[in-house]
Amino acid sequence: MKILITGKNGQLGKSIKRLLDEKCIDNLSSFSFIFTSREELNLENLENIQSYFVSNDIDVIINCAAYTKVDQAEEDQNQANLINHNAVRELAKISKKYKIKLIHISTDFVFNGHKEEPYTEDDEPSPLNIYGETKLAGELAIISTMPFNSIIIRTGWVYSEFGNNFVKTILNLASKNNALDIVSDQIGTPTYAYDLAHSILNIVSDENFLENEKPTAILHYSNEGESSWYEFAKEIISISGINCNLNPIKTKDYPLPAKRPKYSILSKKKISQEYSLNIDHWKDALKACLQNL
Ligand SMILES: NC(=O)C1=CN([C@@H]2O[C@H](COP(=O)(O)OP(=O)(O)OC[C@H]3O[C@@H](n4cnc5c(N)ncnc54)[C@H](OP(=O)(O)O)[C@@H]3O)[C@@H](O)[C@H]2O)C=CC1
Ligand SMILES: Cc1cn([C@H]2C[C@H](O)[C@@H](COP(=O)(O)OP(=O)(O)O[C@H]3O[C@@H](C)C(=O)[C@@H](O)[C@H]3O)O2)c(=O)[nH]c1=O
Repeated sequence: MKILITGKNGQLGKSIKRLLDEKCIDNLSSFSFIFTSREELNLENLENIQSYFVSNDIDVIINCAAYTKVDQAEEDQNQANLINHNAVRELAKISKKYKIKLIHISTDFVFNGHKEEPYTEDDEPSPLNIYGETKLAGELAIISTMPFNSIIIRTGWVYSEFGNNFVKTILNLASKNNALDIVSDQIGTPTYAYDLAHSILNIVSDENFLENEKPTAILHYSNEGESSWYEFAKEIISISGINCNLNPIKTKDYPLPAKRPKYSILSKKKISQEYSLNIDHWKDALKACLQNL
């Protein structure tokens, strides 16, 4: 069984690699893993994607590559659409043609944040920004192209030891400043990429996923609990023992090019039940990440 992981240098790609190197997941001995970077499989070029699969025999794709610069996407719509939508459609077409199972990662930013209770997979998406629009278009392309054999995992507020993320930004800013202003009126759940990686590999190694033709499904995943960015930053500072004052501020006082949802907590009921997952609280996951930094 050959598994292809795109986005090898991203947070999730690197977290999957770390988890495999630790060899702590059972049932993976018959699997081989190929990780591709932008140089090895550039998703900007649709012909390039096709030719990759002519010469490589793949059973499962885990698509961790994406255009993730939320503010930049407002100006760079074509590029965001190319990676998050067109390339995803191409991967879905190829997956259907070669009977490949496709696991694709999407985002809580497909929602507008008007709800006040956790978003389920049945809630209607209505993105507020270009990044969310292109990610939603990618989801819809998969659903229409391959009605079977794909899982779309929506997650949110991903951080890790790797790449750029809110945790590393706050550690950096807090070490250089006496005080930081952090928005306290956007509520979500931080997701440790290592925990997400664990859940993805549990799904991949599940017989039910590999052996059966199952209808394409959306699943929501994050750590447990809820937080504002301000509470998240407070916890980062407190665990790290950094001396820095944090001021809670409103989103309107931290203007950015892209709008963000006020509320984007995801209900994990479906994924936890279907794959018997035990999901850690975000504060415990954060401690684990900070120990590895
Ligand atoms: N980060 C977050 O907070 C969240 C992320 N997600 C989703 O989770 C998934 C993983 O995110 P995360 O690991 O954080 O993302 P990262 O931004 O850390 O990594 C994305 C990867 O995609 C690669 N990539 C970008 N463009 C191309 C291209 N044209 N061809 C090939 N590879 C390309 C990048 O390569 P390079 O290193 O060369 O730039 C990078 O390695 C994505 O689908 C994202 O939308 C969902 C919710 C929250
Ligand atoms: C650095 C900083 C950020 N903020 C705010 C701005 C913003 O509203 C919030 C988070 O900012 P960031 O730019 O780190 O994160 P952002 O780009 O909003 O993160 C999103 O990324 C994409 C890829 C997703 O899919 C989403 O789930 C989500 O994780 O924190 C402050 O208030 N003060 C600060 O000093």
